[in-house]
Amino acid sequence: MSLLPLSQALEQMLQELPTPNKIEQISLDQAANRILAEDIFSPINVPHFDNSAMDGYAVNLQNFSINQPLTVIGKAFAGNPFTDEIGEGQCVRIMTGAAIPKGTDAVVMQEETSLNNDGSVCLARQPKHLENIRQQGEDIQQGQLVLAKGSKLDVTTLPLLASLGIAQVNVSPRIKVAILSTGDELVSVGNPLKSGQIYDTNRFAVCLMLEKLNCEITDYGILPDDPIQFENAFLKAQQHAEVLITSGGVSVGEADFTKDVLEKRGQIGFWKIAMKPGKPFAFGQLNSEDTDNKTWFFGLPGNPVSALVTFYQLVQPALMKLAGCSAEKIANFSPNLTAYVATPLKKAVGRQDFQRGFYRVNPQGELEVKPIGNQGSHIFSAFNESNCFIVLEQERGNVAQGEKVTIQPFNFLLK
Ligand SMILES: Nc1nc2c(c(=O)[nH]1)N[C@H]1C(S)=C(S)[C@@H](COP(=O)(O)OP(=O)(O)OC[C@H]3O[C@@H](n4cnc5c(N)ncnc54)[C@H](O)[C@@H]3O)O[C@H]1N2
Ligand code: MOO
Repeated sequence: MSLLPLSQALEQMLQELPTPNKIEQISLDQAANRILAEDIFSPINVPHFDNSAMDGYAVNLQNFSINQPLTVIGKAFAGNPFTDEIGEGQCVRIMTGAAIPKGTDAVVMQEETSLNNDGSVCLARQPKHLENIRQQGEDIQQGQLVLAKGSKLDVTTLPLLASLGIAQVNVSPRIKVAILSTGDELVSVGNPLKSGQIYDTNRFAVCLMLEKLNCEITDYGILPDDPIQFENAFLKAQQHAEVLITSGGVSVGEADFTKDVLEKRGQIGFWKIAMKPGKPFAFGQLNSEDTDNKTWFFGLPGNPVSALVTFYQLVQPALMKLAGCSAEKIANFSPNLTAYVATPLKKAVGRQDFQRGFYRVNPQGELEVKPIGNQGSHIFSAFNESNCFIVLEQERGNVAQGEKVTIQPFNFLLK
């Protein structure tokens, strides 16, 4: 079977996966990391009213001359406005955030005034019209689109909604994901290792990344290399999960039956991608009577680096689509930059490489990247000192020092 280019795999997968068909209404304080399921239009102007940007004096430019001392007739505080009229030769003491008193059209900052013994104030210079006034609606106009459907609710967006007084939002439901690892050799952390056994790192990594993506996780644990148990896990996932993610057993060895079970209990979307690491990655769906509630399948390769790279490059955008993220956010889940390579890179033609690297701005002010550690798909430790993927095109061969390459800085999922 020929290998599918990653770009085609992504295109096919994102086309097949649906956007959410359910909506939940929740309060703002429960909405962190959820995906907005509606457009939000501002119910108010922000700022809500004209207010002062400085501590100083509010004046009416029409009713005094610059050399004339001004009589201070009152005070305006944030939350405690001055409500009287202002007359000829008068001004109002005003604090930052206080509403601009009626009839005034500039605020002179305190440092540009002098206070006379009789309590009157002299200005150091002629103020400009609307100086130091933050105008109503200057940030957001009432009725304006503030956040589009598909936006993530986070530290940059939730306080914005709070500033508009929005207490409830419609969001997409969290995705229900079942996970498991397969392999007779696998042992959960916390247990001693017997001969030939290794610790299950993949389920641990997958769980952490799913938590960051705010999924609802059901952990089926470790399954032995037994196709019957694997099939049973499929049947269970079909009932309870929207997504099943497995690791291991997707290659062609005698204990690798993921593909066969997927063929029997569902449909393969694609299997085997022209990427390194991650070649045997499998995507498909489990059989279901209910066409509105399908369970999607992602089979990660067993090698830990391959599992992590395929989750990042394929499962991450897939879950974003299922969660209702906008197409633009999905396309830019991990934007590319260009950097010079500081040391030569080994690369075989035929697969798109995702090497682990460290990028920095060099003393010449350019982006520069170097590979980290051994690039084998069993060398997990190299992730620790890496901060990006070095993305090398499928048809590219070895890369010489000083050549330009694409890099993908790790996003929040890994660091
Ligand atoms: N004849 C071929 N052999 C292999 C090919 C191939 O094309 N032809 N592809 C290789 C590639 S590339 C990869 S990647 C692996 C993937 O194989 P599987 O997905 O079937 O994974 P396993 O064979 O079950 O395990 C591979 C490796 O990873 C270790 N492993 C498995 N699960 C975990 C886990 N949860 N935590 C930590 N480590 C795990 C396992 O012990 C093996 O060492 O196949 C190549 N072979
Ligand atoms: O493609 Mo495999 O995932 O390199 O070891």
